[in-house]
Amino acid sequence: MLTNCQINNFQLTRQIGSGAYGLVFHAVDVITENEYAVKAVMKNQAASTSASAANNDIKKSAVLQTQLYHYFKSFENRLFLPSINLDSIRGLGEEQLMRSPHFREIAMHLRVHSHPNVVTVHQVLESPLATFLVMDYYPRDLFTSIVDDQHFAHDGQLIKKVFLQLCSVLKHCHDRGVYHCDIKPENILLDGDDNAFLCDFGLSTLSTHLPANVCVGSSYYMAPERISCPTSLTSTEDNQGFPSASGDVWSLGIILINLTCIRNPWLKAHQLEDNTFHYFVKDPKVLMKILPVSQDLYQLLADILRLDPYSRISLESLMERVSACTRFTSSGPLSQVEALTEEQVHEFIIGNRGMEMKKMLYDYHSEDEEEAEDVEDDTEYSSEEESYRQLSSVDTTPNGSVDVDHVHVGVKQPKRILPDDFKSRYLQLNLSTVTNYSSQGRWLPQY
Ligand SMILES: Nc1ncnc2c1ncn2[C@@H]1O[C@H](COP(=O)(O)OP(=O)(O)OP(=O)(O)O)[C@@H](O)[C@H]1O
Repeated sequence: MLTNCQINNFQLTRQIGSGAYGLVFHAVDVITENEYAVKAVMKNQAASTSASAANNDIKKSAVLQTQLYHYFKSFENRLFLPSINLDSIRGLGEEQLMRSPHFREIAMHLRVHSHPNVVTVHQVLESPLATFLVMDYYPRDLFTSIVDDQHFAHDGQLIKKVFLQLCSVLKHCHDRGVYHCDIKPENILLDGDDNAFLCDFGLSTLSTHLPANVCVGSSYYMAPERISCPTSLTSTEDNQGFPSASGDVWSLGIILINLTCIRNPWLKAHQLEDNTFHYFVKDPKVLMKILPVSQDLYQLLADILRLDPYSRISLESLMERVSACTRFTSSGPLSQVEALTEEQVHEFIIGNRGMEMKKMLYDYHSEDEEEAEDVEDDTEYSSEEESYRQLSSVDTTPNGSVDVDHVHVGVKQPKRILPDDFKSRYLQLNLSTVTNYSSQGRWLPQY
């Protein structure tokens, strides 16, 4: 019902996803005709993290749809919104994020954004109802690709490529203190060359430890200490809980089973409520009875899916073992897989080269590379394009209002031609938008 709505130069064409606080749309840039995904992250969020809240989430997303529908309608289906400087969001501290929780997901995403396997964010557009995240559009997600397309069923090298990329991006997140907490195939997108891209940082946290039974994530992929912590397990001495990083590693183990067996081992890692998991806890070898896994893969899975989060395999070892694995299944096309050479591993994990390229393209300075700040922009722009370009990047203050006095030159845009009608309306409205939004906390378009 929100098709034919437009935000700045992005024409929404169809809805492609929905969650508790957000709706995701496919969009086309009316100027360049490039495709994008636009995620509306709603403001006024109340905390809800568990998979058991799924029904509630469906209701919430219907409410969001209706709110957005009326919002667009009141502006004749065309919104003209200021964009927020990405660095200013990434730099928001814990206290500021508590005051503006809708920025948390975006801030987490931007903190790890320099990795080539994180979904690329182009712009963040601000409105009183929702913040809109403009991202690259990827046509497939890993779930559809595994289950509907059976894309990995015959190709062990492809499984290794995607899995190694996932390990690499997760390691990058953990090294920067970001723990995703919702690793599942639906949150992994694929491009035309089968490169994997991590999205949806909505449940991610900076906490190195999470309390037992915290229930964060999606049931199939959630580690046992988050659902039904065995009494035999003790958390850290000061009782801070269990390491968040190990929870992400557990989810990766389930994804490895998805990729190789096109199955989930259990509905949830709860010993009392799930029989299969109950038997697995008694004897992990049950995995070889219920899944077509080889001895090699079984041994690897046993090291990933350890009940004790402290003894789970590290991401580095996991990458080495997957690269070296020569049999994923006991029979069939995945029963013989070639071990990867160092060159192949390097090729699969785009690595530092990819990160540098991404930084150069989008000119984001990462937390440890401040010198990127001084990169000179030598592109020639017409005066109108220059004002358009500067307006497309406006600072936000910690309380979420827009700071018009502090205008940054943002993402380096290729030189492009703006249609006359579009240009005049856009520039004018954007100016008034910013002024009115800043002074009154409400956006008043002027036609
Ligand atoms: N950049 C993108 N390109 C293509 N599809 C996308 C993109 N981002 C998200 N999607 C699709 O939209 C779905 C929902 O996105 P996302 O997980 O970010 O939203 P969410 O509101 O947090 O949803 P949930 O609560 O189900 O996790 C994804 O599973 C994916 O299918």
